[in-house]
Amino acid sequence: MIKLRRYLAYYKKECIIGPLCKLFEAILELLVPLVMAGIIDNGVRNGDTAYIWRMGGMLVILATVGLCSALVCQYLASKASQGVGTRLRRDLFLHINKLSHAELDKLGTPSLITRITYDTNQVQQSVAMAIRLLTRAPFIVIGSMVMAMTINLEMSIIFFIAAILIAVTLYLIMTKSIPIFEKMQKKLDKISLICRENLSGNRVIRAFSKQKNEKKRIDDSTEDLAKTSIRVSILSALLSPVTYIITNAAIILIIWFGAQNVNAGNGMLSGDIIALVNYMTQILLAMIVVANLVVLLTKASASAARLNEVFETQPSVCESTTENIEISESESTPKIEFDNVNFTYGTGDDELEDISFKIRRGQTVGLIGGTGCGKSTLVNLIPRFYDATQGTVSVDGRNVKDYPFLQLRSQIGIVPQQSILFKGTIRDNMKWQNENATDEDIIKALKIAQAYEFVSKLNKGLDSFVEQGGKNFSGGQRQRLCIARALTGSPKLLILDDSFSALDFATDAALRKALRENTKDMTVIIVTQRCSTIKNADLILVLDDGRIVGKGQHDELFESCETYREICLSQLSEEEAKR
Ligand SMILES: Nc1ncnc2c1ncn2[C@@H]1O[C@H](COP(=O)(O)OP(=O)(O)OP(=O)(O)O)[C@@H](O)[C@H]1O
Repeated sequence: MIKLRRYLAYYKKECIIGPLCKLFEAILELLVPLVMAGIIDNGVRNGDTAYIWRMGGMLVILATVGLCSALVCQYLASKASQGVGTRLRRDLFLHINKLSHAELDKLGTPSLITRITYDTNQVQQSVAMAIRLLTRAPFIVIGSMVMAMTINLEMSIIFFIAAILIAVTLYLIMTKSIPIFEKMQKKLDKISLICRENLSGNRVIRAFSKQKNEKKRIDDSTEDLAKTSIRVSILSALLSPVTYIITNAAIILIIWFGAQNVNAGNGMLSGDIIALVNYMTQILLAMIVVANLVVLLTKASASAARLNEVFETQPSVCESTTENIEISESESTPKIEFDNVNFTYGTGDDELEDISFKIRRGQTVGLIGGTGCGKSTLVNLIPRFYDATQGTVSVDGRNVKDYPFLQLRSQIGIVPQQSILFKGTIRDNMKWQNENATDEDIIKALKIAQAYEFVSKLNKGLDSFVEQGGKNFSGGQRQRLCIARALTGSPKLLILDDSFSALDFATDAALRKALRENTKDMTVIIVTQRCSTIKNADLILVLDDGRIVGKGQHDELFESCETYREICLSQLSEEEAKR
């Protein structure tokens, strides 16, 4: 929480004037029992109606001024808390966007969503409540005790004992509940993860008739959260009865000893007893507010710790410069070079081992291998989604680590394995890499990607609406639109990561032909499991269990590389493979 206080610096005025207004309201509130005592002891006892009216008027004035003061505080508290929440959310979002894939994998999407929404809200609410109540409640408690002392020093001992007992109760309950609140937040993350998986994988769940399993999963998690919430609620629920018992016992003592003092005639009046009872009630109400405030601040401090964890996470893949660097475009410099590259996700064995190869400018390269052998991992090292743990990856003769992100990534068109489109129009999506792309550029890219035929049949053509994730298009249509999006940017290097998997063989062939004819200067890397897709590539890299086991063209690999031969023969007859 302390680390997030920098956000309060933007709202210094609100953080100072707000609590001052509340303090002023508290002072007025503390005067009310004195006025009441005056009405009883002077007005009622002496039958002085004019005095009662005057003091009644005074009570109305106190209430009105107090209300205005509270309203000003409320306004300032809302302004500061909303402002802090907005800035916090924005900074968090910006910071998350700076993190590399390794950190995003570690923190996890559901947890990050809970942090941006729930945790930020907790902190935001705590700012509002702190401005409104953090100074007021303790002030009322201390003020009431001081006022009690001015009325009767001996009787004020009851106040001290009651206040200490309530404070100890609060402390004990809070120290027990804070760790439980932290656990609750983690359980909320888990529920968020299950909901996310369930909603995004809904079709698969229905297809496999797994609704019961999913229901059980969510039931178990929500039950687990409910049990923890109940534990903490029982603890918090103890707070009110205990404080009520202490305060009411104190009130009985005040009335008991007060009545004895009044009867003994040692200067104490019945109005004083009413004032003392009034102050004790104010202490009770203030303590209840403190208790609620402590619960809120406890939750907020657990949330703040989770937000700080994100802010303290630094990206492992960083830019060494933001200035464009000199690159070599000579024929002799390979477009891509991997030199003894090893890579691990940090959780175990190397996913890539001793990878070395060179790709010349303009070459079409096929990367083939069984599932999970590391193909996507390998191409992810080129745009620096991850950094090699050993060895170097170079583009145009320069280590990718020397590049500013923009210079490196703007020359690469990536079509990821999962075809992701964004809400908007087809035109909006096509302009992701090149904002200035004209309709002609877009149509050319759509034609190469074999997507123009279906786009031109849509009523609104390029202005057709794309729903979230592109769900109003089929898997194959989405893949072709993603390929067109990458091509619209006229990248120097095109990486197609299993991007033809949802295409039929005829479209796959037509697309490859169009790519060959229209992208002569482009270096293209095609990651695939289909050997027919890369049969004609200038260079084929065969990957097996994170190692390159074959390098060359189709014919030579078919003869010399056992793994490649096996892959080909699992998909084609020997004749087809040799054709
Ligand atoms: N984000 C990640 N964190 C940890 N391990 C990962 C991560 N992504 C992939 N892996 C692991 O790295 C290995 C290689 O995965 P990769 O996705 O590169 O394989 P692939 O050859 O592209 O597979 P496919 O053809 O099925 O897409 C796998 O064992 C996988 O479990």
